[in-house]
Amino acid sequence: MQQGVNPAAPFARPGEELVRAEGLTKSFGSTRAVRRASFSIARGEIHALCGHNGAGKSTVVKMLSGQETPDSGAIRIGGEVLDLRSRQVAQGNGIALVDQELSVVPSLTVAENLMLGDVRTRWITRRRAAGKRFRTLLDSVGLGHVDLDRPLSDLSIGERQLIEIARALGQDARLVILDEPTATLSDVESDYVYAAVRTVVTTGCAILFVSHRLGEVLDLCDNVTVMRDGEVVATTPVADLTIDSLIVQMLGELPHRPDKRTKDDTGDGAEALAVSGLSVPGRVDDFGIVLRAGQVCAVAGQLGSGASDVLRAIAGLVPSATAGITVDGVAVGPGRPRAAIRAGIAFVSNDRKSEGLFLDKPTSWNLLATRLPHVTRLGVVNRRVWSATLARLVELCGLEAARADHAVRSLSGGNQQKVFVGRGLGRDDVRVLLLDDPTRGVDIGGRAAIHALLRAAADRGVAVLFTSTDLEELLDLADVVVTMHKGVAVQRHEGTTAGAVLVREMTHGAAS
Ligand SMILES: Nc1ncnc2c1ncn2[C@@H]1O[C@H](COP(=O)(O)OP(=O)(O)OP(=O)(O)O)[C@@H](O)[C@H]1O
Repeated sequence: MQQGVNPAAPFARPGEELVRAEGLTKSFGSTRAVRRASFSIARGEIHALCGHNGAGKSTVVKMLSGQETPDSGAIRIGGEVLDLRSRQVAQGNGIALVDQELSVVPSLTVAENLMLGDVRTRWITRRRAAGKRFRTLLDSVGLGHVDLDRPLSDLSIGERQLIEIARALGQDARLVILDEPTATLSDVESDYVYAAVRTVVTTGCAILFVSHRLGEVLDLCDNVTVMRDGEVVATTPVADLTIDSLIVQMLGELPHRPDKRTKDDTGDGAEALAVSGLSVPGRVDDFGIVLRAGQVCAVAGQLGSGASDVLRAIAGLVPSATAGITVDGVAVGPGRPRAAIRAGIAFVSNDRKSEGLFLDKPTSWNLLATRLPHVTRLGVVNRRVWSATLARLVELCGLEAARADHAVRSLSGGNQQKVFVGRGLGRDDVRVLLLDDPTRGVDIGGRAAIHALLRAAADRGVAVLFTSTDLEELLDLADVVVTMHKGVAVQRHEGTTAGAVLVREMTHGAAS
């Protein structure tokens, strides 16, 4: 169903208009990233910006935050048309951006990070006076327990994200843009973000909340602007939306959900992976799992639960790990990534930028980088095999063939993730596929495509083991869920399990 443009939708929380985007348009070369996008945000409003991967959300955010100049259209703040030429100019006009890429500095302390970009606090001399204000800021994002003199490197990624939000809040912003603020956070940490957002808007500040997590959008936000293929489809009060109607606005239809297998379907596959006594000092204690060929299993735990460490250890990437690991009954020594690959273990990390993709190389190059022996003969690329393999991988990943020659950097974040995951899926010799949070930052359509890819891999007899903190994903995709809490496995669930049970185990461990 095609939704009409609805620029005049009523706000659920009436307030004076603060920001208005009027007909924003932006192209990159031949790609029209955003076309005539219009919407407005009121003071004290939490306004969501949603859309599929590549819909144009980040480009709108970049225009609002002064990182890109619109080709045409205008941005009004408090009724005045502003020329936001740079991030500093946008900041000076009260627009603060908390980016997906953290800009906090791990080698500095918490206080020093809060001072960065804070024009009111003179380094050192005002440190004492600023301390009180910083404590209030930390309290507002749920980090009241954190010492201002602690190095940031001591904090988890989730806590660093909250510091980044606190810093934006400290800049007296009128509009704070949060670009996927909870994509890397555990549920508990996400709750702090929601609480911080709710507190901030009571001061009259507005929030633009970019997110692929539709549940949180409906729970937290007042209005939702949906973009599709560069255009604004509608701005709708959340009270008038359901998850399904929001998905239809985003995609034009409901995505197909792959059938989840039942215990009986997968119970007779041969044992593909057996792990026993897996320990990583200080992080994981005595983890074990047996997976059959064709099973899709989730290790479900919050950030810091040890779930990621389990996958990395099985992939041979943790030198300090001890474990008994077999693939198809053959022992694989821990801490040896090459041995793991030879045994048929493939690993897709949760950090596509630092641990996987070559951003300035073409998509084709990235997809085929791990398959050079297959597409070359005596060091020379076999063009026919290269093209055929590429076509298969592009289709497998659900990417546009025409974009295969473009640098990965120019793809949207979600499409980059599809390249990253698809590359891991393309090997024929894979017996065990390990994926650390494979759909992070991926929209609902891309998520369904990745789930379908994983299910197809399982149907070919691959044992799939993934981590996730997302309840919907756990319930949709996994045949088996092993919950983890504080480094130990809590429970193994097969078949249908109540979501509430999984959440309780992930947040509190075993019931006493
Ligand atoms: N610097 C750039 N050069 C070329 N194309 C770009 C550039 N930035 C964005 N694009 C293209 O513009 C379109 C919109 O991208 P954008 O990143 O705004 O989407 P998005 O909705 O934020 O996606 P995601 O949810 O995946 O982050 C995409 O087709 C993208 O490939």
